[in-house]
Amino acid sequence: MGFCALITGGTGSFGRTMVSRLLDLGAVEVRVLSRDEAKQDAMRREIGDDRVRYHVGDVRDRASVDRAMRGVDRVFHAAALKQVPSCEFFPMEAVRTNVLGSVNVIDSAEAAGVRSVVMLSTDKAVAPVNAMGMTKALMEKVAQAHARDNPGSPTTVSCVRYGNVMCSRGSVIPLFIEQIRAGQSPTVTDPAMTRFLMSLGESVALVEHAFAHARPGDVFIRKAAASTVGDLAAALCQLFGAPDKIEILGVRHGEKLHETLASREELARAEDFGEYLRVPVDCRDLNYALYVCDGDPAGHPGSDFTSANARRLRVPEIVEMLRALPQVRAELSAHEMALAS
Ligand SMILES: O=c1ccn([C@@H]2O[C@H](COP(=O)(O)OP(=O)(O)O[C@H]3O[C@H](CO)[C@H](O)[C@H](O)[C@H]3O)[C@@H](O)[C@H]2O)c(=O)[nH]1
Repeated sequence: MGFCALITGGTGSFGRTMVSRLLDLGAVEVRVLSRDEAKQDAMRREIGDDRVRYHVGDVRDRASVDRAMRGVDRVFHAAALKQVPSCEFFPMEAVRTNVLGSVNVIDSAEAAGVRSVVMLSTDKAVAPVNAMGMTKALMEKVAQAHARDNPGSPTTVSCVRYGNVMCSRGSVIPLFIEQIRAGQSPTVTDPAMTRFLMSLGESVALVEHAFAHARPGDVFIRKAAASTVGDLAAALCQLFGAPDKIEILGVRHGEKLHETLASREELARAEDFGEYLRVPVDCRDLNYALYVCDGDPAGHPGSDFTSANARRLRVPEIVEMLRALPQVRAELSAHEMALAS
């Protein structure tokens, strides 16, 4: 059945892929709410579909969110400050966009009677060490509080939590490719550092799953595999026929050696859906005794789900994953043409 969807932050790589997917799923209208008119214009030309409408606005500004929200059935909330360094330097800017902006989106969706809101989170929100992760963790808490405080609400708010989306704008894979193509060695922070790797298609599939199955306050997690950054660099060198040589930079400020997609406390109450985990909201009410006095006798056995103990991708498998990415294929053929000429 036809529906109207809103994507906040819709001009990023994730947002764009989501727009196409929602159109395929039968959306009669997909609205993109974002700040940058130039990016919207570029996207309008690229997509060329009248069903996509562009709203210039900012999730920090409730009135601009309200205007885009009228008549919407589904919201995918991807607008965020997501660069680790900028959030470290300007933590209150991260609070304004990632926390208060998310509150605006939820309140606006509730007021407009939206059916489902899916919010984009990150593994950096689990036991966070940087401001980006901390504000995303608070965003998740805000979504869960909405579920607890509004049991009869027609608006279901849930979150999807990811690791690194391969080839997203500004991420390490395009950087390594640029370095290799320029004849330089990839600059690796720490070869043993690990990250969960996912393709855009896999990430979008999780959002679809959340739209179809979420209960209020759920967090959905994809059980992703992980690789070391050293192996990722080696796979790219192999793919581009470059010598397997790296330059070591050292771990950057605000960066973890391994990421965590689900804490052991969450795993203790998570449901396993095969490819996905569903972590339900803790629905204890404001009866503080339940928080303070009544512990869980079962405790929290086991360990966190981290990029160190996840299934480890080896170089040949990473090569195949990279080869399947359209951006990498385009770079590869450009590289081969440049070498041939
Ligand atoms: O020159 C570089 C840059 C990065 N890295 C390493 O490559 C890995 C990935 O780095 P990215 O910059 O691609 O990604 P981050 O893990 O730092 O963070 C990214 O992924 C997150 C999800 O976990 C969020 O989406 C975030 O916004 C986004 O920047 C990290 O281990 C990093 O240390 C290098 O080795 N060399």
